[in-house]
Amino acid sequence: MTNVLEIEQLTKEFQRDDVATVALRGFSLTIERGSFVTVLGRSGCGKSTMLNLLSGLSKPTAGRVLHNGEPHTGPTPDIGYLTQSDTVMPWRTVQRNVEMPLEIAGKGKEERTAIAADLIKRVGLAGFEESYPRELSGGMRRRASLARMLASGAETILMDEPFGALDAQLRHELQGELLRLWQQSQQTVVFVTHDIDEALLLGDRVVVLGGLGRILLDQEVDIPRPRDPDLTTVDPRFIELHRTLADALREGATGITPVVGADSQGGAA
Ligand SMILES: Nc1ncnc2c1ncn2[C@@H]1O[C@H](COP(=O)(O)OP(=O)(O)OP(=O)(O)O)[C@@H](O)[C@H]1O
Repeated sequence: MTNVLEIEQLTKEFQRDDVATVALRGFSLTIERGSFVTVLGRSGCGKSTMLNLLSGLSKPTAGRVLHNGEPHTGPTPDIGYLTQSDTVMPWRTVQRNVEMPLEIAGKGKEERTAIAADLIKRVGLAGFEESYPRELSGGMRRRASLARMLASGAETILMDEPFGALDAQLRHELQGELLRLWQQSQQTVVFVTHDIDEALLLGDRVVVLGGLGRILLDQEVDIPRPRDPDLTTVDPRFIELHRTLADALREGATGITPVVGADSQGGAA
């Protein structure tokens, strides 16, 4: 398999006045085409900062990201990004929100309508096609954002805790739909989560991050698919991997705080 993303020594430092905050330091990772990689880490360890850099929305202080072998210099339609905040347009209905990337891609009305209707159904929003975002719950807006991002058909998808705010039942349904869509496509997914079970249910591989994006563990998930969410607490391999990931997270709990200082290059403050 070839690598779709090559992340080389990424460092991100935020500067305000004389104070620099380091959120990510020397982060390197390669991601194979067509794989599903989950990134697990505690709050503040730099996961969103890393996704922002991979998407091209944010520029690194040092290091670079190669997408299909090319250094990427800004956002590109080849990379879809579902951020933590809602990205739906308040003035468009759900249907017209989901159709938006298809409009941009120049698809005809009939094709747009069909693709959007299918995705809206898959994310459990059938019947809400003509609703505006203000008429939806937070979780429904999140699902509309997800459908819109999937409609873009981007070859690489970045997702920042997309199901965190949903109830357990809906989360399992959407995890299943996402896996079905991924298995039918050649897409590569980088999926950030706090949740160990979610990381294990979805990932071919789980990358556990500690403070400043330090990689604590890069674990292959050798559990055959489909993986049953009801087995996470009974299947011996699930339990074993869960323990391994929990141990890694615990080990990395120190040093989550970003480095802040006038000169941030010198190590932990
Ligand atoms: N724009 C910014 N300016 C200054 N510091 C920032 C900025 N964005 C992030 N940081 C710092 O970088 C650290 C990492 O933030 P980031 O949002 O990447 O963490 P995270 O792992 O995604 O957290 P969470 O799981 O809570 O979303 C944070 O502790 C924060 O202090």
